Amino acid sequence: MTTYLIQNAAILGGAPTDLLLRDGVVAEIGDGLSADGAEVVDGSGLVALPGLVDLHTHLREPGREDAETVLTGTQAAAMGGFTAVHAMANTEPVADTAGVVEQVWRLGREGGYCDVHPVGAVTVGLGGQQLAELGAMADSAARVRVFSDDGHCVDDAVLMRRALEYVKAFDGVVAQHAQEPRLTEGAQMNEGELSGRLGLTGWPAVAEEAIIARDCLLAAHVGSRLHVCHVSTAGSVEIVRDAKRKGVDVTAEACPHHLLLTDELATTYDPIYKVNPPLRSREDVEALRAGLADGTIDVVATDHAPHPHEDKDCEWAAAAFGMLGLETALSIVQETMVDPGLLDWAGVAERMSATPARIGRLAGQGRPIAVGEPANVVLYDPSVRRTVEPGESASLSRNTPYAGMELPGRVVATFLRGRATVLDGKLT
Ligand SMILES: NC(=O)N[C@@H](CC(=O)O)C(=O)O
Ligand SMILES: [Zn+2]
Ligand SMILES: [Zn+2]
Repeated sequence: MTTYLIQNAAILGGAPTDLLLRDGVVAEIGDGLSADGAEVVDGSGLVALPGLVDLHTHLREPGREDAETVLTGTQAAAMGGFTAVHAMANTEPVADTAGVVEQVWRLGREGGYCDVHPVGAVTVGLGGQQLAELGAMADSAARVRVFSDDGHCVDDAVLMRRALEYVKAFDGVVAQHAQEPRLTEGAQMNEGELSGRLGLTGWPAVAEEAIIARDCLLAAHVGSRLHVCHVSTAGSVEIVRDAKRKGVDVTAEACPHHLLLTDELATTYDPIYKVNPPLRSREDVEALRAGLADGTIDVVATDHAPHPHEDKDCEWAAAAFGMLGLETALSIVQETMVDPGLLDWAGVAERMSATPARIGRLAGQGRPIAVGEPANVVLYDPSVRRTVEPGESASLSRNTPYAGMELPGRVVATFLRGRATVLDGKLT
């Protein structure tokens, strides 16, 4: 295995130093290091962060290998600086058995680009009727700790209560896609003056907030751990802030697109901007940024949701919900949080590596860059600007809302346990 000597990289944006990655771990950190036979990587001007961990990725395999496979999705993840992703359960078949989660986990291992931690479905077939075999998935080789019906809300309060109770046995967490189904029937975009003007069925903030409030109460009642997927409204941030103040064991994520884009983009009627939950108002975007800065929102998760051309290249109402996210996440976080001074690089590492790893109960991921720790490291150049070219994506899909947009920063290298998955900005 190649030994890498990274010279003059700024760990968490601090003073430049050298790092020696050998035998899968960070072997040495210090100035003027040398090592016989090591491959030298010039880290000048680069920020070294712990390998990123995504709590919310759609890899589409099994079932929709035309949109993404475990291999292509993990390649996109590596290009984005990730060393671990949680693969959502809304595949075909649904990841609701030990067999399916083990298959996805194994495909990740075989690919070797990024650790894949399958999320188990909460209910059989995401049907919302009957609890899936949570214990069997937890005990499987995939060691599932995060359970979600993402794409669907576990709206039955009794089922949600049972799931929260059940996962306590193995320190699991239920990740809720908070969407009250009756309030969002046929919903297409954020409910507001604009949805009325565009003639698209509105998706009220309260449809998200009502479920989050209920679930915080349920989690408190049964003394369990709740995670809220893709928080998108100012009201949701307020509810989570309040619940945390009261001691509820709740964590929340925000997605890069909700930190940058607003519902104004729906005026284009271009379904590239159609996502669940929908893009919201400028005030919501500001509240999410503030919540992420003060720790109310614990993590940035991509909700990378690849869709093939035919599912997006149609009229708005018929198009699929979702957008790509893995390869642009760090750039969007730089643009929306770091450059405006809301978060420093240590804060980014916390929200994109350490905390998501802790929520997923991952060992060996989200660890600090320190001697003896697994060599999961990303080298990032915050000083460059690049124009997003969908054709250059490692993903099988092209549905990025940032096409043609100039974004700051570029992932130069990603190391997974000391092996380079990305070097010189390219997959190895
Ligand atoms: N976010 C989306 O718009 N779509 C996701 C489902 C989801 O995350 O709810 C998908 O699977 O495509
Ligand atoms: Zn969702
Ligand atoms: Zn999702």
